[in-house]
Amino acid sequence: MASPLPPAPVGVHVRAPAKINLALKVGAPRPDGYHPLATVYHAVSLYDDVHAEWAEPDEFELEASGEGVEQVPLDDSNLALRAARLLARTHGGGDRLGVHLTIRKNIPVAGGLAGGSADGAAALLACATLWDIDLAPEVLRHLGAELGSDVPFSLMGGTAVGSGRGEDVAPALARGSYHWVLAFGQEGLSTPAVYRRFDELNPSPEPPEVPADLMNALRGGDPYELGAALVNDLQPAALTLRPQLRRVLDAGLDLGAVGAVVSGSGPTCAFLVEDEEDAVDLSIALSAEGVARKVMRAGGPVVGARVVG
Ligand SMILES: C[C@](O)(CO)[C@H](O)COP(=O)(O)OP(=O)(O)OC[C@H]1O[C@@H](n2ccc(N)nc2=O)[C@H](O)[C@@H]1O
Ligand SMILES: Nc1ncnc2c1ncn2[C@@H]1O[C@H](COP(=O)(O)OP(=O)(O)OP(=O)(O)O)[C@@H](O)[C@H]1O
Repeated sequence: MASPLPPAPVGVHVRAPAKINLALKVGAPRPDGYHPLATVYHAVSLYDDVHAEWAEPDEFELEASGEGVEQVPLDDSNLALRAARLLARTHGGGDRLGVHLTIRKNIPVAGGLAGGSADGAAALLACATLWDIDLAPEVLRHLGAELGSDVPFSLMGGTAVGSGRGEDVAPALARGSYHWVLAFGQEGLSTPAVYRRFDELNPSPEPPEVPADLMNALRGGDPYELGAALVNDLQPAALTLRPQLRRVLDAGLDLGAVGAVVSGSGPTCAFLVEDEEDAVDLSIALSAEGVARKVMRAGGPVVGARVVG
């Protein structure tokens, strides 16, 4: 007797990573209010998971659990729901599609780690897979850019140069893998508020350029060179809004990190260390200092949003 066919998949599971900005150079606001960026994104092994299952036609449902879930909006402003609706509207071919999305968060909300963008990217890929909509990666990234500036990178992953408002991404020539320790803040920081403070502190910034020393460090794969080249133009703005972050950065450097930087708009602080052993040591020592809500280890680069299983 022939063996029975495997059951049809009832859902799709996608995992998407957090990001750190190894470099974030910011220019003067454009007429549309966005800031021109020259950034180097780096995806790290801290992930949100999104499950997509069929729902009734035109039904778009969402539930969420995990880290910081009480701050995650469950209405139409959620980036995962927005992603599903955008895909259905633009590529649904007139079909009355529906989806039930479940987000499991590990990336802290408003942490400067692109957690919402990871969910948006994961939902785009999960829905495209569930609904059998075959899109080229660049088309998916183009859709992602409509959701937020960081979303195309959440789809791409790895280490990549971002330009425009951050949505224009291209893989960077980078060697090696890196060990990071992440220190989460007590409370999130609002990205628009940090950009506004940047404007106050920098009335006429230079046009942004990716720093040559950072690109050289990435080509060489040396953590010491990379540590010395980490740079974030938003860091002074984040520090004036959250002065206690100075103590966190200093503590990590005193305890042996080879580089320290506020990630994106903050308040997460990212510390680069030489190897896995140093990452364990630093995460234990930094936890004991009591300067951060939570301390975690992560590795990078990792791949962008991917279907799991
Ligand atoms: C700080 C970073 O995470 C660095 O990668 C990003 O620039 C933020 O990216 P994001 O959260 O995806 O941001 P978006 O959802 O596109 O925009 C949110 C808000 O951030 C500000 N914003 C964002 C990107 C940018 N290049 N200039 C800006 O001024 C704007 O006030 C905008 O209204
Ligand atoms: N799926 C989602 N998860 C978390 N926040 C979301 C989501 N969808 C929308 N939001 C909104 O986005 C805001 C920013 O959250 P997010 O976690 O993306 O910040 P972030 O990591 O600082 O972003 P970025 O690094 O891209 O600037 C939240 O305060 C919340 O109101």
